[in-house]
Amino acid sequence: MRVSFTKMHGLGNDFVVLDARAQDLPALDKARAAAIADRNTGIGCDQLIVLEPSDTADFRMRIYNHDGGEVGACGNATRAVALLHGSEARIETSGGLLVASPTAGGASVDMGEPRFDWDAIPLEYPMDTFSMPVSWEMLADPGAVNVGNPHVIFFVEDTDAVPLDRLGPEIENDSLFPERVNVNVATVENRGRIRLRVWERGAGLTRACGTGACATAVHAIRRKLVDSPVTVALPGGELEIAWQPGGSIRMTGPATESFRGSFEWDDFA
Ligand SMILES: N[C@@H](CCC[C@H](N)C(=O)O)C(=O)O
Repeated sequence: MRVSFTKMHGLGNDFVVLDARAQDLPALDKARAAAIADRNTGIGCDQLIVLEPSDTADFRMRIYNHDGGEVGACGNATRAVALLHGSEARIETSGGLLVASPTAGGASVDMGEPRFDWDAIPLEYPMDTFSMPVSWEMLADPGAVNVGNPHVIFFVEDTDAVPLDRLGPEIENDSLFPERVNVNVATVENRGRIRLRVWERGAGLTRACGTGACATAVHAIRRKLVDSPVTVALPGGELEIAWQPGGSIRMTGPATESFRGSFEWDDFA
């Protein structure tokens, strides 16, 4: 059967969006999700996004990483599907309910409240997630935050000097993180700006990570290194993140529809 899709991105973090409300999509398993996301033999994307009907929100958004694994949150994709929706959208995800409002060329999203308890990240055993007594070579004293998905955040002098292509997968797959983890390396440039690179769980180095920007901004605000709102500068561009302790995170930034197309479902078994 032919399946229609919309190719989108948020600051270069790219998505294939399948709308299961407009077509009868067969069940999607890990192998097929990875085959569609494959940049050599598939359509190619960092994450595959499936929109479904919801009893509790305007629609449900399901998120599959490049490796085919289903996860709970995707900040950049949330802005992208809000752009598609065209008006304020309440979005059900397995990481919680999100509320997104389109802006000129993008969207502003209430990403919900961050969680900090060790078993909410989750970690393998109890630990202070504000200042974790662990290190990997030059990366030390991280924090951990769950923003619908798990993030570990390291502050460094120069993000570009970190061999993230080597240390990222090592940390992502460390047994300390039973659900694996997204790895953020950040440089605080001033009280209003953070530079960030992310090794994404299940996707590797991406041009941008919305939940990574949220988690990093929250951790920097907790450590009193920056004020709120703060600009987070990723390789693909900038996001504005606002958060006060006890409240929810607001992420604002661009989203882009690249093109629309279709493919033969059975081509990706
Ligand atoms: N790029 C996304 C994050 C997608 C999921 C993440 N890799 C995970 O596995 O939790 C974003 O913009 O947040």
